[in-house]
Amino acid sequence: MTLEMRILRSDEWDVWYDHLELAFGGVSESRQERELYRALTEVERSLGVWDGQVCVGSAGAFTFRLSVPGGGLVPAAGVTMVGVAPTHRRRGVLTSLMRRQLDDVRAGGEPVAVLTASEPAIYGRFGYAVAAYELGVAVDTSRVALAVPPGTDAVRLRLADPEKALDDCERVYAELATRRPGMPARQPGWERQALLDPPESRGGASPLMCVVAEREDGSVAGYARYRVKPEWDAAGPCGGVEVQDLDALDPAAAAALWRYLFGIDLTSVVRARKRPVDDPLLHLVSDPRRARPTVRDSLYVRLVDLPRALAARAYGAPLDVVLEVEDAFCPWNAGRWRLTADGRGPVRCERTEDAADLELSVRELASAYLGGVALTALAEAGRVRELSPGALAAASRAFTGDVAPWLPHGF
Ligand SMILES: CC(=O)SCCNC(=O)CCNC(=O)[C@H](O)C(C)(C)COP(=O)(O)OP(=O)(O)OC[C@H]1O[C@@H](n2cnc3c(N)ncnc32)[C@H](O)[C@@H]1OP(=O)(O)O
Repeated sequence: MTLEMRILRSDEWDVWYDHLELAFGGVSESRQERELYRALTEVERSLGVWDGQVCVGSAGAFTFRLSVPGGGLVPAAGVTMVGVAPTHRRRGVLTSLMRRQLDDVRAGGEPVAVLTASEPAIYGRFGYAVAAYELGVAVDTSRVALAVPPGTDAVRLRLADPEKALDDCERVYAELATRRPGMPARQPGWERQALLDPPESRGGASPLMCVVAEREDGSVAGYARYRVKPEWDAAGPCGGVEVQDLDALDPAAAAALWRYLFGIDLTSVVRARKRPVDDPLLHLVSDPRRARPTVRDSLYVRLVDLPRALAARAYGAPLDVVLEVEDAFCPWNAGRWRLTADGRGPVRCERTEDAADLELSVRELASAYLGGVALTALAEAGRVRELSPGALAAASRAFTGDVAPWLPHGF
């Protein structure tokens, strides 16, 4: 069997995407979704593997800029659309796609690659590791009350057409992205993803709705996009509110939006997925257990150019540490690096011959990269080795952020 891997041509997109749908089980996406992803596909960054005329493998990348601790944005390849035909699995097609893609990302100068995994077991071998988790809630709003902060009553809420309110919502998103690591800065076209609302995917829920929160001076301080799913049982109405997004710039706006969603008549549950794990909602509710919180892995990070990636973020405490790094898949990252940050000048990450303080693989650094996974926790799992006493606690303090990293949407 001779397989050919090459960059996609635009006129091959439909065949390539049909292959991808088949790799994911053969259920077709809605027309709306397909057209959005056609528009968002960066063809020159899309790889296809062909067995004759048949597409049997795919991998794409979006050109993102990802927020990192300290508020900076790092160029990042958003790895996507990975699939291998059921007839061609477990013979190295994905491995060859990952090899080519990471080489291309490196050559293109992006220090980081990111993805969300269909299955967490797939990507570790290529150096990816989970750097952000997400929270899900299903709040029993018939039993759970909200304790709102001062100022909540002054927030004005108005229902708006999601399309018409988009510019206001996007301004809120852009400001939040400077505050929280893990958020992709919006690239042109991506704002449309939040408006996707194919009727065939609503599962009995309403069309997408938007509520905008305004301060007394009229400035927009937050918004929520949601659907209402009516349900009835013998005891009466028991519908649900399905929250797609809730972004707010201050505590009063966040509380006002949640209070509104909790209070929608004929509903008794508010469900939200893809929330930050430190969502303030957990501190507003009277009964966090009845919010039924769940946590799962969300954003996976791969450090492609280790020194540039580590130098692109800020650290929460002064740092001077020598890292002995293992990286089998991208050996240019392997070896000994001195990472220094004094909080004033630029962060430096340079090769050194000095004795190492910590020994770890590139995956542990990827996990810790956005500040959401502590090096001390990884050390307790035996995945970071401390070679000089005190180095672990100091490095862990510097890497860990005070805001949990968060990926608000899939890609
Ligand atoms: C970012 C995204 O787009 S995530 C979406 C990923 N795509 C999907 O989940 C669609 C359905 N699955 C598939 O298309 C394929 O099974 C893929 C892409 C996951 C794997 O493709 P393959 O070509 O079979 O992978 P390949 O043969 O290169 O396997 C490499 C290694 O990963 C392992 N592996 C592959 N898939 C999986 C999996 N789903 N779970 C665990 N291990 C896996 C293989 O066993 C192999 O291990 P080895 O090196 O120890 O032998």
